[in-house]
Amino acid sequence: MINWNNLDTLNAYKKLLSLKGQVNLSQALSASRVKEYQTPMAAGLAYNYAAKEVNEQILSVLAELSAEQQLIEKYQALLDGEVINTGENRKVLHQLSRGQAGKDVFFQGKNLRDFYAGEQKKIADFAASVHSGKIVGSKGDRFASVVQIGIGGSDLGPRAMYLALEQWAQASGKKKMEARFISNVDPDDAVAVASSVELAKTLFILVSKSGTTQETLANELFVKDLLKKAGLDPSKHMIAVTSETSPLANNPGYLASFYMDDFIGGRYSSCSAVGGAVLSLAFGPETFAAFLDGAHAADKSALESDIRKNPALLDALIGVYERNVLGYPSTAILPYSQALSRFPAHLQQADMESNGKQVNRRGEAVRYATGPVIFGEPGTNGQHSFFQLLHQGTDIVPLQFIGFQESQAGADVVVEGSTSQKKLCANLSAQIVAFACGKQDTNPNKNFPGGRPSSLIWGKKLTPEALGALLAHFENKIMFQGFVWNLNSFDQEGVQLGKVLTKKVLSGDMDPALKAYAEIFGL
Ligand SMILES: O=P(O)(O)OC[C@H]1O[C@](O)(CO)[C@@H](O)[C@@H]1O
Repeated sequence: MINWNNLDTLNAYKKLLSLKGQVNLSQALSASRVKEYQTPMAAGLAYNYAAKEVNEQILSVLAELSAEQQLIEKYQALLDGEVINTGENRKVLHQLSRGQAGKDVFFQGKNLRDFYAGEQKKIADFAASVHSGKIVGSKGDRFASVVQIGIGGSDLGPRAMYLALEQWAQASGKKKMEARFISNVDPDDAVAVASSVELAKTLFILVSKSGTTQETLANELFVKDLLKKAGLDPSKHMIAVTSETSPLANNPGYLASFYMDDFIGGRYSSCSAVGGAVLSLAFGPETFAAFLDGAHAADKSALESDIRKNPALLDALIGVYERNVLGYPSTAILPYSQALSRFPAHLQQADMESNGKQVNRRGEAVRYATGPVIFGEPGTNGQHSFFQLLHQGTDIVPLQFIGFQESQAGADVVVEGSTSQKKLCANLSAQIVAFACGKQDTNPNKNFPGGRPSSLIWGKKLTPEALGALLAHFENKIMFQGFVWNLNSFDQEGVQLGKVLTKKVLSGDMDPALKAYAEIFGL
């Protein structure tokens, strides 16, 4: 039987609090620790936690915490189709969109694994017809570009995944179509993207699970208007990805429609039709399938109950120790990989929309900190931007570095005896040690206190499988942390109030303060 308990009721948590400050990172970090504190991940990646403020005792209490809070049992229940999203009375099935890691899951007599796989197959067939020129634009042009219209989870994950594989696909001859994304309701976004493509050769993918998102519906009409003005038939240039219950479903005004359902949250939808359509069109269905394989392998590894062999669980538990025992308020995601330039933005939504909560699954206020603020940028760019605060600021910000031995494109140049890829990796290695160990200086302005923890996820090269594994790692980490904090990580009520007030502004039904702000913009 599963018990849903608050973190502060757990014996292991009380023990953990007594272990605060046991590790002096600058003294603890050693070559042997770098080798020992590492666990393999799916798709050839590895999670290294040598530069985290943990030791054997802390790790063993974190294992107790995992067992006492039944983290693996809860994950298994989620996989088996239990209603984990209690706020919306929904199952949580994004893992099922990339393989069967639990039991068969049925809803209203439908086997949902078959449903997700069926949509993937429909997308693969559609993509093949677009690539072969069987399906063409309304003036007979072959499609060369694809533009996704969507926001939040219908944009961030797919966009981050597309950018992550673009160079890899180019270098390996897998790039089939150029992709662009329109998300913001700021009309300049749609104008800029539309003017960067040849409309007659462009296929638009309208993505909205709910089919009601204001920004996306506005952008749909914006684009349809541009298509009509260019003498093109919008119904031959737009496909839809939505849920079967949305107002967009079964609309003959789209060239084709593909479906996901309410059991896949927007921020967890990259492996469903939401990511599948654009990635299959851009890089071919086999690339998307390889990405799903990597994610599925990571889902399976997250079932391991030994925390030292389960990277997502270990990462989650160390994060809880940092947040709830050491009191660190934020976490930076620092990929030393240009391909992952939008990955931190995706994780901002994935993590903060999931665990930015102040009440538990039963709606009761919790008396401990929950999700940290997430932000990040690729290295080395971040080094020349906000790293000053990370090294010498008054807050300690745990860091999640990500790096690869090889670049995706392979092209490189030797300058002053080293390639650019070597310089990139040298910077990454240097930063980990600089943060952990610091450097004493008699001039306080030049003193580096050290003691700033980081983890490193690394691999040979960012391939589709590795990307899938990386994505699933973070999704599963977020899920485990939500379980630890006894949250419902799968709803997002906190986004609603702003939507309601926006409607009031647009309908003219405003309180005085709201009216005063609206008047600034002449509304
Ligand atoms: O796919 P939809 O339904 O348009 O939703 C887009 C995004 O809006 C949100 O509901 C937040 O407003 C996100 O959770 C979601 O990813």
